[in-house]
Amino acid sequence: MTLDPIRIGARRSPLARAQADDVAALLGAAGVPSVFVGITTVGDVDGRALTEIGGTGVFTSAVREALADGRIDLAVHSLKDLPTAPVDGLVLAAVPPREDTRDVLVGLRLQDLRDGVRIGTGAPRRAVQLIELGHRLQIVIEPVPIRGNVDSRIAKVRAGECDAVLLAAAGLRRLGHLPDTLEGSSNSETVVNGLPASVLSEELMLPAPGQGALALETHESLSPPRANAVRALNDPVSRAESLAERGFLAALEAGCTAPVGARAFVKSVRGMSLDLTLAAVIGRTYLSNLSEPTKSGPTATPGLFRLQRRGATEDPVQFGAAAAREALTELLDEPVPDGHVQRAGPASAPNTERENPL
Ligand SMILES: NCc1[nH]cc(CCC(=O)O)c1CC(=O)O
Repeated sequence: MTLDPIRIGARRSPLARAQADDVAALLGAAGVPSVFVGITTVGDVDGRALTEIGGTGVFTSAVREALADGRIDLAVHSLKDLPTAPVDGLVLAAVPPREDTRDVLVGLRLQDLRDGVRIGTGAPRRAVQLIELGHRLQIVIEPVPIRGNVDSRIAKVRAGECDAVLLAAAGLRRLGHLPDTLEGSSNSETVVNGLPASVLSEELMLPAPGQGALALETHESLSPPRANAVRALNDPVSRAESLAERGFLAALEAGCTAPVGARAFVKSVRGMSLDLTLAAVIGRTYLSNLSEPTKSGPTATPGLFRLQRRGATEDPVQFGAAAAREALTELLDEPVPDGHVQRAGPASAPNTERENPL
């Protein structure tokens, strides 16, 4: 039996197109034909900073609508851009093998960072970790808010708007800007589009939850042969790691613009049980965004809260959520300078049941 082509929908940016083409190639290798349908999203037409546009799903809502309306069969998103709350009728059918999860400094190498350096990024997660990196190096690093697609951000370095930018290795690699040969956890030197660059280790810069992973989303009404063809692209390890990171984010009631980095690893698998590690950072500025009672509390506390956890679990989302609840308790119990009085806990219990289980 031959299938009608699967209609793959994604944003129209070059990276989204490259991601959709990667998925088309995976389907093609399995003998499944597909066609591309480009969809314009709010994030593509609104030039303001993402933290200003607000809301969730700036890059994903319009693609999800096309899926719900039956205009496409398969949505390809960057998992890190996909809100953690489930949408009725939509299923996370597959997370294919994940790309490099690290961030890359483009424009300067790590050892070339100097006092007063200006680094372009619109992501609070990157900004808070850059400031921390500056503390470690005993220099001032100034995050400069920028946005735009990968190529336009690199162009801002050439135009002198900033000294360097931070970008996801995954996006650079999918666009063919980063060699395939950089592996390992050390800070590797490289060249991106003729500019000096360093791939940053996770000790220096934890990625966004789900960074480097693709989310292949379908509607539950998709016919079984097509649904099976998509499900066959799932990589259980990539999925478990990404979902643990997203479970952490969801339980903080935070989205992709939060100052939160996380990286989970599946260390081993025993039947249904996964041995998982999770490393995470929460910028203390996060607390100022919690609902009212904290506003007068620890907002002035600078720096990063770091967390390491390891354990066996059958449910990566719950593992991540439990880590987040512990982190939140510790954060809110911290002694606060200036004699501020702190509340005992979040105003409402964080919702930990938002993510599809495996
Ligand atoms: N928010 C933009 C975005 N969404 C996904 C990627 C890169 C691919 C990925 O992380 O999976 C990027 C660009 C970047 O952060 O450099």
